[in-house]
Amino acid sequence: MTGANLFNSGDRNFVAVHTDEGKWTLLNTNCVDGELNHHHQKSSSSFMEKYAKRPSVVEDVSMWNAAKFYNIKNWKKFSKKPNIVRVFPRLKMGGGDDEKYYRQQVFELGTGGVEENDEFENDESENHDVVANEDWMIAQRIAANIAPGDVNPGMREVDLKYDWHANSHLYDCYGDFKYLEKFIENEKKNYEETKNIIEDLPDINFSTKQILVKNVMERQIEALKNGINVDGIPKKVLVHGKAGTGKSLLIRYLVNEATREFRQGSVLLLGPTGVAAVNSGGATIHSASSIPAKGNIQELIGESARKFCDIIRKVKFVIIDEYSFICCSLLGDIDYRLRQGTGIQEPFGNLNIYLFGDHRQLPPVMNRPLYSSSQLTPDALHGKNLFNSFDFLFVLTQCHRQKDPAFQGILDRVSMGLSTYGDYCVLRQRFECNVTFNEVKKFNKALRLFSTKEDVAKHNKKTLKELTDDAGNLLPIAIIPAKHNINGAKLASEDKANGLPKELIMGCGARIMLKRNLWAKKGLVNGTMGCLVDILYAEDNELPLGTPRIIMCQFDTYKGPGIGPNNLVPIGLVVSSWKSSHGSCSRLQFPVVLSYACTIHKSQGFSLDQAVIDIGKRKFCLGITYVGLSRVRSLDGLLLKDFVYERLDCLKNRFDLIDRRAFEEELNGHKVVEVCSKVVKHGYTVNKGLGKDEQGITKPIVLSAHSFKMDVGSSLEPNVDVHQKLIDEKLMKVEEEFKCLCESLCIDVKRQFDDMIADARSRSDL
Ligand SMILES: Nc1ncnc2c1ncn2[C@@H]1O[C@H](COP(=O)(O)OP(=O)(O)OP(=O)(O)O)[C@@H](O)[C@H]1O
Repeated sequence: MTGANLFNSGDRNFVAVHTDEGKWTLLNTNCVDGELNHHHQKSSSSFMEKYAKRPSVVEDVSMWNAAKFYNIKNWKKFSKKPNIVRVFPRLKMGGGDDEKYYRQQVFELGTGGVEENDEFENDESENHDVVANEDWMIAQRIAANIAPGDVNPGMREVDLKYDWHANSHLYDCYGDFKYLEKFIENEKKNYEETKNIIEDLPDINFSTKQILVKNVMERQIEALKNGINVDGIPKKVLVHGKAGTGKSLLIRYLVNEATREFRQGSVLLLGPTGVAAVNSGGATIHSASSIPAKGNIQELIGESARKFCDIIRKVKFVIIDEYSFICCSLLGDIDYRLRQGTGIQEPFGNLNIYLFGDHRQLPPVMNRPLYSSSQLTPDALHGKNLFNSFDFLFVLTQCHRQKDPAFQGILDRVSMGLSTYGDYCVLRQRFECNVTFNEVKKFNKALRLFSTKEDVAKHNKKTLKELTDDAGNLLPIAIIPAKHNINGAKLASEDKANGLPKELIMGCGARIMLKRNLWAKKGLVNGTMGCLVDILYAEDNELPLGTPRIIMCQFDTYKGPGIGPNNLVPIGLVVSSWKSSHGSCSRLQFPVVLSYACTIHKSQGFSLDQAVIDIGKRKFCLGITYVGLSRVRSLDGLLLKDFVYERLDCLKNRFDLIDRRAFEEELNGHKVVEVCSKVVKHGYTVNKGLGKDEQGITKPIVLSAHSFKMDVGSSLEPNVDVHQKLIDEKLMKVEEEFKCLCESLCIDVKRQFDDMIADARSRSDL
């Protein structure tokens, strides 16, 4: 009656009743260790039928009383305690459905209120009136205005009547359930044996800065091939670039270069999250380096140590993407593991290491970013010192994702917390409430980004419930309960079970996101998006509420082998184990979630044509607004949930911005010595950090050409020929100086310099 779970006290029976649009249906009274298991529904009409055909002697007994006091097989009244009757759907108070909750409470209370020990023979005359006027009947009539869609997904008529076995035969020719369950594992093994694949990448006109980074790697490759250790060739390279400057793409090219020269496995490509890893084609730091997600790193021993050392023996480059997500202690852990793998007690085992990222994007969850200067634990301090020892820094500045300079400007200012009211006014034009209905409709299939997991879950569930086929018919939804080894395991939260929920609500045709790294090299990682095509149940499965054996999925970016013309990936249950006061617990569930929406955190690294974004009412974490807005390529691809200007403006008041600003100052020109003076009025500068500060401590060397703008549009010299001569002279002077600089840094940048000159000339032609 209070909405609390009821447990069987041992000497009572449960009778579960589902209230669907005012109709009552009896659910199976199957109990699992005392708790009613409403997933196992049997012939839903049996109670109704039996009640409808009840003998005349119990004709005036209400359905509630029938469920509570009678054995409906023989219509004998229970002599001892009555049944406990539970009503489905159960509604939770405060869940936004309070009106329905109170209706249901009245409903339960009213019907349950007839508690007197009424022998039907005695109550016949009175009960007639009582029943006719009971609260619950009135409430039931009022409740009739609740739309059918309000019935919980998985319990609707369309779900209960759907033939869930209908499509199973489509997969018969591909093998049995066991084969399908092992499909990815087996394909992975085959691939490991035949691997040496260079990714087929498109021809790209790399920006000048991207070429600078490529050049460093080329020099490193040359040195490695010749077995020489050249002074001046950097070992630890930090590549910083705001969102969309092509870091991930560049990484893929670097991996190709190294793989071509050496062999598969010569690059250890890591990302702090699954999405970051797959974006650049790597694995997560934790899985690839055997670093525990929680607790201290331990030395690898036995078989796992041997395997890891075998992998590291082939590695020549370590590339880590999305460094903003990495905390100080994690960088320390990576160093520890690489030293162990190589057996060399030098930073990162003396391997060439690259950190790619953008410190203005999201920081590590519940941890300090690498630029943090707050009090650090000794482990974190060790990581921080390693970060400071990165002696080469490249700053990518040309944004390739957003081409519109006005939108780029807005994003830049959002990232720095310097948004103007003008920026807000531009963004406001993209508020859902300020665009036409037709414009909103264009975003029907767009991914929704929210700042909180709760909003994501709510949106996903709502969208799934409304899912229809092309003819507009509602698509069926299945509730998939997890399997547990012991009852105590059922009590564990999703977090405890490593992201596996107790209950998964899924439908055929639903958009999904993978929650496990199944095959990183082929793009099956935590965060990969796709579509659930079929749910395959065993013949003896109770439908549609039991646990299926396989789900057939189609993933957007999967590049490996699959099943059938749509290259489907069969996915079986995965296990998560943990220890609790109940003992060793485990949960088996499918590693997918609905993905009509995802959190902004999960979206870091995405390049999207369209997105509907709710940046949330408050900025609970640095970088969240910037990461959200910068996922799309243009303003037209953005639809926003409305927010007030103060929401953009609040960034500058954040205390954690102080550390970030200090770090940026260092990036932007700390101890930088200008070796080339300006060319023409708004000309070209090349900056080089000399590498040591006054105390003789090595600091990042900054090599940049960011102000390469041959702004000759506003010509100083009216005579075109003289003007051109002036430019040529100055460019020659710059070229000389630039060459000196490159020589001193041992970088052959002649080619890109020529490109830059050509670029400048073409602009001057304009
Ligand atoms: N030199 C280039 N020329 C044209 N397009 C490019 C170039 N470099 C990258 N791109 C494209 O720009 C888009 C953004 O690139 P990418 O995802 O690599 O950026 P990123 O710096 O990793 O962004 P984020 O920090 O948001 O993850 C991609 O569509 C990519 O293919």
